Amino acid sequence: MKINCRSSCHLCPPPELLAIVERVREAEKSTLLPTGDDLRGTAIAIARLRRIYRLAITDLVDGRLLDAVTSARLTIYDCLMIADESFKAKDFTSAWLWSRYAWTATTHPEMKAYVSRLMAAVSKEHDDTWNGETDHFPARLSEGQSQVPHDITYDRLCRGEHFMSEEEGTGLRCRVSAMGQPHLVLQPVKYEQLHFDPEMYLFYDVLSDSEIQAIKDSALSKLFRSGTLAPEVYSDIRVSQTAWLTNASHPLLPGICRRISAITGLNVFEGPDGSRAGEDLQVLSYGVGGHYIYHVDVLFKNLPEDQWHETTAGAHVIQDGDRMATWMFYLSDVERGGRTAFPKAGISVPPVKGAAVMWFNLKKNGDVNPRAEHGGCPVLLGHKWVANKWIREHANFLKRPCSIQPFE
Ligand SMILES: O=C(O)CCC(=O)C(=O)O
Ligand SMILES: [Fe+2]
Repeated sequence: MKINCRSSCHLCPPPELLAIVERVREAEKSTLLPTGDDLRGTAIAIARLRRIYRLAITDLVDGRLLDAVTSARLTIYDCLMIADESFKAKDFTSAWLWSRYAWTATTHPEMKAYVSRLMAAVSKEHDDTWNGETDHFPARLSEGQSQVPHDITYDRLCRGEHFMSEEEGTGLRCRVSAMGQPHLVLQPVKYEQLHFDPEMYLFYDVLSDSEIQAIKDSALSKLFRSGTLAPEVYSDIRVSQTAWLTNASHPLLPGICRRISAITGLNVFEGPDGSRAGEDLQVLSYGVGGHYIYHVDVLFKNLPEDQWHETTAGAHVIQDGDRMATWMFYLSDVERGGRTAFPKAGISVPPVKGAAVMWFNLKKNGDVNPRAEHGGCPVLLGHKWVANKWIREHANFLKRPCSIQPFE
């Protein structure tokens, strides 16, 4: 039997409602409205913020972020969505904590029954896959339901803890120096060496506010969602926006490059593919929850040599050599969060507007230094801007010669 709903059913939506639905559908076609994927990403990002910064769910629900109070609020449905998305992402610890919160926060019998079922499913999956590793609770949930989740070095570094031994810190110094460069004599550079392995420095006041504004203004219209690899792959491991600026994008950029060269003693100028010393400036913008999980900034040397040609970035990438060093400007302060953390070196660097951190990704013998692994911790409050200048290997082989120690 066929029913003509329009003409016979008194439950049919009135035309005004259909018109609204149509308008929402139209609006959805443009990218202005958040998509289901955005919502899912937000839920995962909130779970990550809680885990890394050890926030109490009750504080998050009331908009308290460490010592900052915001007007943001989470409803019980939001908490359930975070639990559900964490469950789907196999983050059983988060799924358990958020669903347990939802269970205690609701008095509604049907809701309580629903959350109980979710908690039972989460607990079972957690215990079935339990192997004592850090993405699980320290024991099975059947052995105790009020456990304190594992805490990993990376998360602790993001919270500002440091893990360098006394020996590793010995000999690290702050300096004010013209770096042997005549044009830095009138404005010497203030810098501190942060680590010997990897060799790492923090340079203060290397960009003025007007230069920072010029870089951000040039980047704004070019920003797109950051990916990893080429062709770009989007995922939760990197949440930010990227813009690439050539030296021709703004009249101030060549001078900024000359400054990096003078300070580092390295060649950082862009050149034609196959003989480039420095890549275009990569500007990154992170909103709340934005982050980049730890990685080493190399393009192909993390692969065995017989697979180098498989790098999707093209043959000229290998001709230029890998990313010997990273120079990263901080274009903003960040109210809470957003440190750059080096889990193997045991150090993290807070963003300081106008400063730049620089480290070597390769050892002097050309091998990747795994201790250069680093990540951008999630932004908890504020907005983080950075700009990377990657310095390539081959144009600099005489500037940073091999050591006589084969392991260096
Ligand atoms: O944002 C940061 O602190 C780190 C960014 C980073 O590691 C990168 O862009 O490769
Ligand atoms: Fe990086």
